[in-house]
Amino acid sequence: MAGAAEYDVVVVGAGSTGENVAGQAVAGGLSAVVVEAERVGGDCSYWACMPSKALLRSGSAARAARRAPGLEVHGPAVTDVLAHRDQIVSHYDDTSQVQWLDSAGIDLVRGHGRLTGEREVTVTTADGEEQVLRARHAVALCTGSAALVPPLPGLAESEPWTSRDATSAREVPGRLLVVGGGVVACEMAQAWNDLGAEVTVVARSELLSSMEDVAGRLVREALTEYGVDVRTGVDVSEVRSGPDGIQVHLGDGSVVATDRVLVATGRRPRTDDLGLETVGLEPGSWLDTDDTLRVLGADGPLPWLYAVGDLNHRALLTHQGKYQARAAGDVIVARATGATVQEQRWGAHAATADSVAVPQVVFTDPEVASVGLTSAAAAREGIEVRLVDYDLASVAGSVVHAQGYQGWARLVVDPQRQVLLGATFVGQDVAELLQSATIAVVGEVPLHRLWHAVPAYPTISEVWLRLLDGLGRDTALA
Ligand SMILES: Cc1cc2nc3c(=O)[nH]c(=O)nc-3n(C[C@H](O)[C@H](O)[C@H](O)COP(=O)(O)OP(=O)(O)OC[C@H]3O[C@@H](n4cnc5c(N)ncnc54)[C@H](O)[C@@H]3O)c2cc1C
Ligand SMILES: NC(=O)c1ccc[n+]([C@@H]2O[C@H](COP(=O)([O-])OP(=O)(O)OC[C@H]3O[C@@H](n4cnc5c(N)ncnc54)[C@H](O)[C@@H]3O)[C@@H](O)[C@H]2O)c1
Repeated sequence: MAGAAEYDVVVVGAGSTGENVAGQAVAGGLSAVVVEAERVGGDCSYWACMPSKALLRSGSAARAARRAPGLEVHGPAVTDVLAHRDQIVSHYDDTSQVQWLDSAGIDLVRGHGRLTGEREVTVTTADGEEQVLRARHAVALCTGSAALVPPLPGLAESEPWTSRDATSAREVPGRLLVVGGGVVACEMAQAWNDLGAEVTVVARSELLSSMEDVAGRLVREALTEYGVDVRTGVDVSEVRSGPDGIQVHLGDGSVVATDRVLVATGRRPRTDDLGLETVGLEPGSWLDTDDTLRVLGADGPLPWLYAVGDLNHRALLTHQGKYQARAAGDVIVARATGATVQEQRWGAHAATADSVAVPQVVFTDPEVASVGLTSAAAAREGIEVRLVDYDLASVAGSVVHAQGYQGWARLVVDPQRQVLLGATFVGQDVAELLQSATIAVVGEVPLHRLWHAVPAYPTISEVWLRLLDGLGRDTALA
């Protein structure tokens, strides 16, 4: 075993989150090392956001082109799309991300890190060597999440794809059965259907059930129109594999034959082999934190241990992990240097948006872009809200944008405070509308002031004017 190395901050996991925690700490004058077991850049770069969006892009662009008159469109061509995906994931080579760490002054130790006590991480390298890293100020756990494979009879024997396989596959399966109805299920059903697979989706509930109901319905209708067999409200009861392929038995008694099953039933934290037991925490659990991302133990926050990104289960999205990373990196510096800690709501060191304004885009066609509270979430929290909906197809900008444009928008309004609590847009190319809604929610922009944010004509964003019209001109009174 090599001698222990000491740093101000030890980060375990160099995904998008871990890189940013380390970067922020070093920018604040501390020394930092990151430990990475696979590739610097993590899931987002190689097996999640980037490859999935690369697989989806050509199909969406082809449909958008077909909705514009006078264009002849072929494809998408599978070989070109897969080559594009490979280029987007840098051919699974993390050299450029390692160069960024170098340029930022962050050390890298490759291997599997585990806590071996307070402020101590022991790394086991690929050749079995052990290296001890000690943190003067903080250890940040940023080990992310992995696909959760439910214990369904026969499922494991069918060698199912998880999201990693679905984003890195080199061949299109003839038939693909997707279990689950969340974001991974919808995006991957769209992508592999576009690439020529015969896709069936089996979902317990309506698609995208954590979003506004209309979003899931519109995505289901579109997927069905493109040829996907979408079965909602039904469970998988058993999977049987044989020489003629895979038979998936459903709770309603039907059987679907397929060549491949994709499991898209959620995530589990990558905390099972992280030495959590050495500091009194439960291996395999999600790590609860306070708003400054310190891990909550039995007696409150551990002063030196942070959990940032997917593994804290606050909001499993790359941009939220990066947002948390900035707060965590900065607060580690503030606590190390005795500077003022701003942990109040919306303070520099509190990840307040995680519970109030999480933006998300589902890159199906139609896209779904949402932020903040849905109507169902507001009801669950006992908040009385006012809803206003608008048919995006009736906006002049949409009519010009695509023939037969279909879409929908909703604002969730707090009638007492006259501010937005949430917004959802569904339709072609609505993703870029989302930041306007995020700013309105985070900024708690009063409705009377929103009337003065005039959307340019004829853009899709004129839906903002229509939604305000729906709320009534009296909301323009200050
Ligand atoms: C198919 C798919 C598509 C997605 N698309 C989007 C999207 O479009 N937009 C979006 O915002 N989010 C998307 N997400 C979610 C997003 O990928 C995650 O929220 C994000 O990658 C989490 O980042 P992280 O840094 O917390 O974890 P990760 O990126 O998983 O990084 C964790 C790192 O820690 C390393 N590690 C783990 N354990 C150890 C250990 N013991 N020692 C050393 N290293 C270790 C891992 O190798 C990994 O590199 C998608 C997810 C999936 C599955
Ligand atoms: N564009 C994006 O922002 C994007 C894309 C992909 C993934 N992600 C993130 O990655 C995370 C994982 O996505 P996901 O789709 O795997 O999870 P999810 O939690 O969004 O959806 C899981 C789905 O699986 C279903 N399910 C759970 N157990 C089941 C079982 N035993 N049998 C059948 N169905 C079951 C649930 O009802 C739900 O529909 C999410 O937090 C998501 O936000 C984001």
